[in-house]
Amino acid sequence: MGEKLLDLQGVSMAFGGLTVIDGLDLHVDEGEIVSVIGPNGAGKTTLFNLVTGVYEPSAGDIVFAGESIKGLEPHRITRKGIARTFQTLRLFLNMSVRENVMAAAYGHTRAGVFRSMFRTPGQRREEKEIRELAERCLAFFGERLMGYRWDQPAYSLSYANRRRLEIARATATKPRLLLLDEPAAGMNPKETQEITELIGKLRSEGGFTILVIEHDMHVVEGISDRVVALDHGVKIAEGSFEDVATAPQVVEAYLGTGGMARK
Ligand SMILES: Nc1ncnc2c1ncn2[C@@H]1O[C@H](COP(=O)(O)OP(=O)(O)OP(=O)(O)O)[C@@H](O)[C@H]1O
Repeated sequence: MGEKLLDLQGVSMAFGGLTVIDGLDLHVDEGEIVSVIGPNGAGKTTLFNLVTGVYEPSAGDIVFAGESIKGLEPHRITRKGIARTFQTLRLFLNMSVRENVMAAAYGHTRAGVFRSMFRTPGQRREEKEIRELAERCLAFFGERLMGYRWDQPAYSLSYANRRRLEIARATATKPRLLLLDEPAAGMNPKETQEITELIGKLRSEGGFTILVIEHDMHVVEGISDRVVALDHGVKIAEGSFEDVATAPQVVEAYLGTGGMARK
């Protein structure tokens, strides 16, 4: 494990009078997998929105690879090497599986969608490269997203495969840091086990550093080097899965919210 890749320093976020993130210090080291847990409304999604530039913090700083990214537009932050998936999927359902990944990669290249409409030899070469990049990203998912599926429309995929496609799209921007928002949501136990293994592989073979929001404690236990628990925008525990899952303040935060999800 290496240096801090992402470093939130005293970050706060308020909407009107409501403070949703309060003086949060959180870091992710290069090569690390960190999970963020917390009951509904704890501020987890807001944390992702802050890191990806959807919101600018009311206070504090966000440093990525040694450089402040606070206040940068989301597309600039993507270019710096941060990509995310969403809790509610953002796929182009009428486009093919391959095109979905290519579209994510295009947004990241110099060409952009507009220039790529003019089919000069240079553009054709670039399109070929992007197509190959998309196929490499999809091949990462092995038999779950096999080649015969690449020409099928995204709407033909199962829910679990749509989530895999969403991850493939995120990797197509060649990020250093992947933010995964509830990757196991809606999956059955077998798929949940697979996604746990996949997240490990994204780090070991893909070389990504990963920050993940996850409600399923089996997944959190299976993937995390370190767990950070939030409640009402405040970090209430941090450490190994065992330490955080059994910390009295974490247990208390989950009481009355249906407890922690174990499938
Ligand atoms: N744009 C916004 N304007 C006002 N309030 C907001 C906004 N975004 C989030 N909030 C509030 O911030 C709090 C934290 O929301 P957030 O979505 O970050 O929680 P979460 O931990 O991701 O919850 P969940 O597990 O339900 O997704 C909630 O009280 C929410 O209503």
